Amino acid sequence: MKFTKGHGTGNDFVILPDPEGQLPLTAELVAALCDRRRGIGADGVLRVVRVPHHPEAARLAASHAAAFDAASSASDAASASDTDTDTDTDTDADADAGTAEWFMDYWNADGSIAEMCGNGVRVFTRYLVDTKLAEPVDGGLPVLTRAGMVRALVREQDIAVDMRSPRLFDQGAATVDGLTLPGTAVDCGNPHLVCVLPDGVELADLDLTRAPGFDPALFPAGANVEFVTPASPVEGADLHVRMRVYERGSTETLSCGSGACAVAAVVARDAGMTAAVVAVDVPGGRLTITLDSGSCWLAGPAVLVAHGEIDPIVLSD
Ligand SMILES: N[C@@H](CCC[C@H](N)C(=O)O)C(=O)O
Repeated sequence: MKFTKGHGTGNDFVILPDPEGQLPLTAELVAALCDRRRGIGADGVLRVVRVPHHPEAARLAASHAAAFDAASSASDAASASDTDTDTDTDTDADADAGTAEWFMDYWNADGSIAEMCGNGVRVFTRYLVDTKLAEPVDGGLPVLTRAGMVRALVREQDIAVDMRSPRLFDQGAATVDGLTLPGTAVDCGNPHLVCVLPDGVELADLDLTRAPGFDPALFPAGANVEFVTPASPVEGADLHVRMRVYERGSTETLSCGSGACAVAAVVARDAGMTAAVVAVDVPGGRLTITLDSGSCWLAGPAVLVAHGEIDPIVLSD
């Protein structure tokens, strides 16, 4: 089985090329590949598969295309006085889902499946471009994920992806080491709980060797939990924070792209801003999030570090 290892600000992935969708990928195999002592080691797996060759992706693309057709007919029937720009934006993205060639089949290190992985999309795009499986048009490339289609932009220094606007949907709390830390629930395609630390609680002191607690009624499918603290101003950003994250289906990781977007949305709201550039320092580096009313661009480095081959049989020893 061929693989590539890559990372985005230290959030690392085993990339499995499977254009025709023939790899018998299971939760057990993913967990074995991600094992840092007995396998290759990673926070997750990115299977690279063409949309028509992955049944779930093909269904997603078809239903998004159908939804787009229905929405277009409805809006044709309605008058030109429709000013619901949010719906228009979603509909455009859904329409593009039908045209993305590649599906990012993302799996967490424990073998569970997640809807979205922001750093994953950036590393996935790096892989497609470097291996010439895809050529960006004007720097841009559509990628289908379980959370819908996203657009990646290949730039000189980094890869950016428009994650679309995070949705802040409730208030909650995380518990760490007996501390209860209030937070905001955010939907970035996948679930997040963003806790801005109160005065007197140091980011570095949090024990994230175990999963933080949260209200399962708020997050029936689990949550990624981010902890945030303000940092001193940096050039080029309106807001600057530091973040640590405990990822659902993994452990504490060095970075989480969707988590950084969730954090940016929360700190921008707290600052009373609807558009902002937010620098988010994670243990693995810096991510820059550019938010406005209709988009959320996540930017940072995306690096491929090794290519190899592994016999899955040795993983069961
Ligand atoms: N590290 C990722 C998020 C990966 C998925 C997450 N663990 C989940 O289960 O939702 C990112 O960069 O967004």
